[in-house]
Amino acid sequence: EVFTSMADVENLVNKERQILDIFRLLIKAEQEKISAIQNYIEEFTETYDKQGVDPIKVVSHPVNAFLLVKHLSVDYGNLREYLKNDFIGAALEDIEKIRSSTRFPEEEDIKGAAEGFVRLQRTYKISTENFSSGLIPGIAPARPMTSFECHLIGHRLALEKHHLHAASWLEMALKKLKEGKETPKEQTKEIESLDWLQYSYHQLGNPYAALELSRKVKELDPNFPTVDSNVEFYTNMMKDMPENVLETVKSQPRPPVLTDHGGAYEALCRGEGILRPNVTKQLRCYYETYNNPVLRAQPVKIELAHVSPDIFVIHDVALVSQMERVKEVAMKHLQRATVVKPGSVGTEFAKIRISKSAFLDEPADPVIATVNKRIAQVTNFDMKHAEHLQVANYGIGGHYNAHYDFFRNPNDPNTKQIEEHKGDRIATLLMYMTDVEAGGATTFPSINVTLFPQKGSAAFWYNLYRDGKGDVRTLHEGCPVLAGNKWVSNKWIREVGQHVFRPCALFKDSPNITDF
Ligand SMILES: O=C(O)CCC(=O)C(=O)O
Ligand SMILES: [Fe+2]
Repeated sequence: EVFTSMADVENLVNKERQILDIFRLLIKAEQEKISAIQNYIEEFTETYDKQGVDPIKVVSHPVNAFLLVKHLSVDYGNLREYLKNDFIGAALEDIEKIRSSTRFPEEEDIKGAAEGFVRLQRTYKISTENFSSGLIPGIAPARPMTSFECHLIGHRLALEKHHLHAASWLEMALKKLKEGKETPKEQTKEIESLDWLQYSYHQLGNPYAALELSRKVKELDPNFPTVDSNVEFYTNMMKDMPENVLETVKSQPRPPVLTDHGGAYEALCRGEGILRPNVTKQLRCYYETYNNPVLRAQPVKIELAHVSPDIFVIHDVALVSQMERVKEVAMKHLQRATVVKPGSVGTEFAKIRISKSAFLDEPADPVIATVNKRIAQVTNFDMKHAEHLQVANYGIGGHYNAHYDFFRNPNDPNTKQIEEHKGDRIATLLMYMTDVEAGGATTFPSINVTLFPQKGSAAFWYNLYRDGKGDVRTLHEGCPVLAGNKWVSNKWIREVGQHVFRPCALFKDSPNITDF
């Protein structure tokens, strides 16, 4: 869960800093202990181990005799008491205090990271070779991952049944091990990588590779659990295969080729969508005042990113200082994001939305009212019946699967939301509160639109047709964050009270779609 938001990651970095400080102090304290022992030794040797002098003679001097007594009684006594200080125990206790004040990453978080890696590799076409070398196009390189770190990812992916990527990462662990550039501490137990790898290849329908790897396992440790039965199993499996099938199996490449770069949705995240010419020719930028005298001096800058449905990008919605304040306030309220449960009432945690979010009402901080007012100004909608501002923060790999913002699905019990609130969500304003270093676009898969976050700008669109039906063309997705930190604010505007600004049509303008 640590990966769910960048705010958590930043917090962890600070905690880790505190832990390092404790360790630095510990090293200093332990070094002082060592020096005290050294002093004790030196004091004796300096007095009694003088070159060429008989120690018995030395002690025959009354002062030296006194010094010997003092050394063994007072000095040793002091040293003993000092050495009894358990600096290590105290340091570990302090560290545990820090750990218990925050949720620290656990095994489960390795899973989150591993699954995030797969998502990023698929969406942004990154090979395991490049990924594990810390090389991601367009951003500063990270330190290369070690064999052990690749093993951790591969092992986790095998457990989660992502066998193609698991095999790719485990092969990388073995390759790095073979290159032999690593310290023993960084090395995996080769046998573990081999054994998980044979399992993944088996799951991928490649008993040939599985057999080869199992034989290596047996070579390293003839008593390795289940290795004998595995060798037998794969041998028999291949015996039963028709010649041509066996040939295809044998010719499968190792490491496996990660050809799965997803489909059209992933391509859109990479910005590869192409708008139809009849759409592009209608796109434009313009200044808008809505005949509002306040805006005459400084009209709203609007970019039309798509027509029918219209997708607008509104620039300069909020000031940097306002956005920073909103994030600061939100930070205290962030919760792992939930989504509306399909087919039942209520919300649930779901993989499809990996971020943390919070609804902020106006009493939370004066900045919220300011931002709400500004949103009313730039959209010309009444905010009286809008939902509270929802602020969300995505971590690395964080994303939000394709969805609609409206509820009006006749089959969905959550339609109840419509009555409780003031109608359905007529429009969405999605404000970007950070520039995202790489990835993290908002895409509209039905209409081939990709919007890359621009700090202070907002996407704006109508979710409903004029006759009130949900517009399925507004399907949209938050692409995985590849690098950086993504903060957004959602303002969902409800139907009630908007008659003046976007009157209902007396005609039916939605197509006949009931199934979505
Ligand atoms: O983060 C994004 O780009 C999309 C977010 C979104 O669609 C939502 O929160 O409803
Ligand atoms: Fe949305």
